[in-house]
Amino acid sequence: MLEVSGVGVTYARGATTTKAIDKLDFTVSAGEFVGIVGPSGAGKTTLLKCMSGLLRPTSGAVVLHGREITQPPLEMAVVFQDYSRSLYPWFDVQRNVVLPLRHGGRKMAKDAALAATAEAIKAVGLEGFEEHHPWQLSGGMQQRVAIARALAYQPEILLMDEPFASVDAQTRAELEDLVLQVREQFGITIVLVTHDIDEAVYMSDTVVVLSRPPSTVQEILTIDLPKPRHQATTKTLPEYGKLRTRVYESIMVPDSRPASV
Ligand SMILES: Nc1ncnc2c1ncn2[C@@H]1O[C@H](COP(=O)(O)OP(=O)(O)OP(=O)(O)O)[C@@H](O)[C@H]1O
Repeated sequence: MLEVSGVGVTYARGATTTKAIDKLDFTVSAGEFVGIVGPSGAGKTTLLKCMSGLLRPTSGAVVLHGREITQPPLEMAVVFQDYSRSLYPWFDVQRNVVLPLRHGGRKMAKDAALAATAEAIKAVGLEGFEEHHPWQLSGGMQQRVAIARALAYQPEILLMDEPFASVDAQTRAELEDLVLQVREQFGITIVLVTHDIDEAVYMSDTVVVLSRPPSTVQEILTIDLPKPRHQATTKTLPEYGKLRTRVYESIMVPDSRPASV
């Protein structure tokens, strides 16, 4: 469904170039939850920008349903880490969710947009907060608004870049479970970039491990833990421990390439 095919990215700034991604190949199937992990600076955010059509790869292509992505596709929504910059501070929760539906690529009719907004706000547990402004909400609640906005858009694919990195540990666990639950409810394909190995193993069907930069795919691991996942029980399974050790070792593997590469 979504193919990352020979994707490479080299950033150029004046005479200086940085090869962030060497060459990446992997696929995402319909309905799959793919976690992307790797060492710091491995190009995870760069990869997600290419997958969302915000950045054209220097080489290779990202292909959705057989068509190369050259601009943000209507089928996708993106949730970033920094909710404080992704919400409009002067609009309340309801308007933050509904506006992109009316005025973004979808251009939904008013009634349909309001119905999708109400459903998404309910799905993330923010009923009753429709008229609150972002500054009246906790960090975790603001990120729920950002997730609601992405859900209301009814995307086929949801891309998430470190979406829980700015919230406390308990809220993080709650938001992880919220995303797993809405994924079931709405049948969305999800790609999650995270630096958190536990999170990647807990949430994903497949974990793609990137190597040190300029990155290639180090390893692709199938996470065959039972579903639904549960914060307490899943994380005590011996298989969970083995998988997280495996991902950790894969990330930590020394770079055998010559230093000049
Ligand atoms: N706009 C840019 N211009 C130049 N270099 C960039 C740009 N964006 C990223 N880079 C470089 O590309 C490399 C990969 O960055 P990227 O943010 O994609 O990695 P990451 O894996 O998401 O990092 P982290 O885990 O630290 O968040 C880094 O060396 C970074 O400095």
